[in-house]
Amino acid sequence: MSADEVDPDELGESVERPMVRLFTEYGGDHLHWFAIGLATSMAARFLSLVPPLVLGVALDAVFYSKRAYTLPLLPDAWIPTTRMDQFWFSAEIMGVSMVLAAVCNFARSSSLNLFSHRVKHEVRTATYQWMQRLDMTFFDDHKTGELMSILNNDANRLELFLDNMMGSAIQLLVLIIGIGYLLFTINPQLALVTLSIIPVAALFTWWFMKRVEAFYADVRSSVGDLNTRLENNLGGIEVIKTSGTESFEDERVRSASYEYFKRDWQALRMNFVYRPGMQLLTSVAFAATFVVGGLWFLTDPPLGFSGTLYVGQLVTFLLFTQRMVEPLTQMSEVVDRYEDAKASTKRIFGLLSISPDITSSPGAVELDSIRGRVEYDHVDFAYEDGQEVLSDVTFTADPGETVGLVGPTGAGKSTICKLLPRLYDVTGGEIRVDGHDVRDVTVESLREHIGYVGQDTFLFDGTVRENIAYGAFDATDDEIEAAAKAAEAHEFVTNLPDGYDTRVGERGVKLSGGQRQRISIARTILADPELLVLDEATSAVDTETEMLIQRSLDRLTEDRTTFIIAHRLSTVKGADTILSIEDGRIVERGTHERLLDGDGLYADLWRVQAGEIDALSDEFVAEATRRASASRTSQGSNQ
Ligand SMILES: Nc1ncnc2c1ncn2[C@@H]1O[C@H](COP(=O)(O)OP(=O)(O)OP(=O)(O)O)[C@@H](O)[C@H]1O
Repeated sequence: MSADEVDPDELGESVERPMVRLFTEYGGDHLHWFAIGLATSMAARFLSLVPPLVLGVALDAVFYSKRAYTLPLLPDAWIPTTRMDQFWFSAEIMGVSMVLAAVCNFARSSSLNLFSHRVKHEVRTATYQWMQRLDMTFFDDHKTGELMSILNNDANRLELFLDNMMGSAIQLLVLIIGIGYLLFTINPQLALVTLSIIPVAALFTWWFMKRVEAFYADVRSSVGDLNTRLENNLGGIEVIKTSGTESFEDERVRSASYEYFKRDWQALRMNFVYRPGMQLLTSVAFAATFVVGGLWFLTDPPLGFSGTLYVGQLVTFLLFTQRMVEPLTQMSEVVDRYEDAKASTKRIFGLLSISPDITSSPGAVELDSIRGRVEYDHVDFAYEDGQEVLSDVTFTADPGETVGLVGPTGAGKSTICKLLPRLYDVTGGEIRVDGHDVRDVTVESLREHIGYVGQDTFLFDGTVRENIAYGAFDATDDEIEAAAKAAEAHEFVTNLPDGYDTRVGERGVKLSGGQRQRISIARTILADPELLVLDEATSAVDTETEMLIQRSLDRLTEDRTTFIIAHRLSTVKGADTILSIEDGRIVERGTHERLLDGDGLYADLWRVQAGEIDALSDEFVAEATRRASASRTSQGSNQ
């Protein structure tokens, strides 16, 4: 399945046996912890059954002397013969079983928790690694909050189920088998009465599971929507404040949150029926055992039963029935968490079943060192919506040349550059680097040679030093400083409170736009790539700083092939070739002087920037008006 037009939720629906896959694919290396958890869990439950059993036997054999002292699974030879010894023996067995149960419970929680945390860690890491390699089209189509919710909430839900609930489910099973076995050993007829609720409870639980399954899938997807909304709003807090749209956003968050509440409530409501229902069932078992056992003890065996029932046996029955109450009612939580975890696992596997289209093809060659010749050969391109954005783009940049791309907004300049490192693949024609089609070399080796300073200069939360050295992790402090100097960043960095060790904040919020751009340029200078793309790299700096950066960029671009996108035409004035792009096509090409002489789009744009509005051609003004109204229409339709 490719990264476009796919939704982890929808894909998740077709994932078969998600929980089995979770265990085999991610739990495999840690199964020993699971096995220890399983064994100690069972042991703890078995041990918890010992005191009521011994109490019943002690009542009948030690206190009332009604029957012989025997215990299931224990050889008679081990049992003392005097009543006093039997009394102390009973006390010892109860004491030891209680202590052992506590030890087993400790081992159970530790090992199951370790298992669940390891699985969570593996799932989260694998999901992130996979997601990170998906195509840009996937990220264009999926909201950050939705993806964060898979990485965080879904992974946490798995852990919750695997540690506590998995243990509870196992314990319940052991308890029912253990109690069933012991009750049948003591009195099979009365055992039928007590255990008659088990099939009813199983049917009730099955009904409940079917009902809540659908609800949980809805809950997960509405959490994703809510997260997306919250994340979007926090990211755009400045816009919200400056637009005074707090009330509007209050309403949007309220509605996303209400949707989540509604779905969650639907699932919870089912619980409100299930839990008391289970409690009622165990109470029925208790009452039936008490009535049938009581009548049996006081009069003749009821319901056609035969034999003798001792008071101690009845007490053991009643205590065992009581023991079932808590785990049985907890069953709802187990099922609940199971459904929750299953929905999360499905979403995770849904995501993992999406595969990137942009990968290194089989037989792709490593692009070791390059000279830097770039050819765009009749390149066409359309994004996911299928609308053609680039059409028949053909040009060549020789090693060391600088190509300037200019043109109105939305013309396709950034798209042309994004095709070079294969952020997207061409839909027609081809792009070659040193004669190799970019699709025939490994993606990693291709990208290693390309430095990209984009419009949105993104800095990672960390220090200035870490951000400059991002990608060149073993750079020395001197190299980092030299790169910062070349990007005209050194001076402002040394004026920051902690110099190069100043933390830049999330996305670099503690720095100005121009400062962020300079750090980003320093990062590229340090990486020293053979091919360079500067997409509006100096748009956020003032003219004076631009002049300074320009000097260093001139040095940087001198001996490497460079693509410069700039609205400020002075930035591309010195380029070897300037391409004017309009509606996805190259409409003219040449040097600054030649294009001015040509008196076309470039010359008009130049006049706009020089303030010579009166000298603009009528054609250009008409086109600019058309473009502006088209962009207003599309903005309007987006709202
Ligand atoms: N990820 C995307 N998905 C769909 N369409 C896109 C995407 N990115 C850009 N576009 C569309 O492709 C066209 C070209 O966009 P591009 O960013 O290449 O233009 P540009 O010339 O660089 O504009 P600007 O100067 O404003 O940066 C526009 O119509 C834009 O709406």
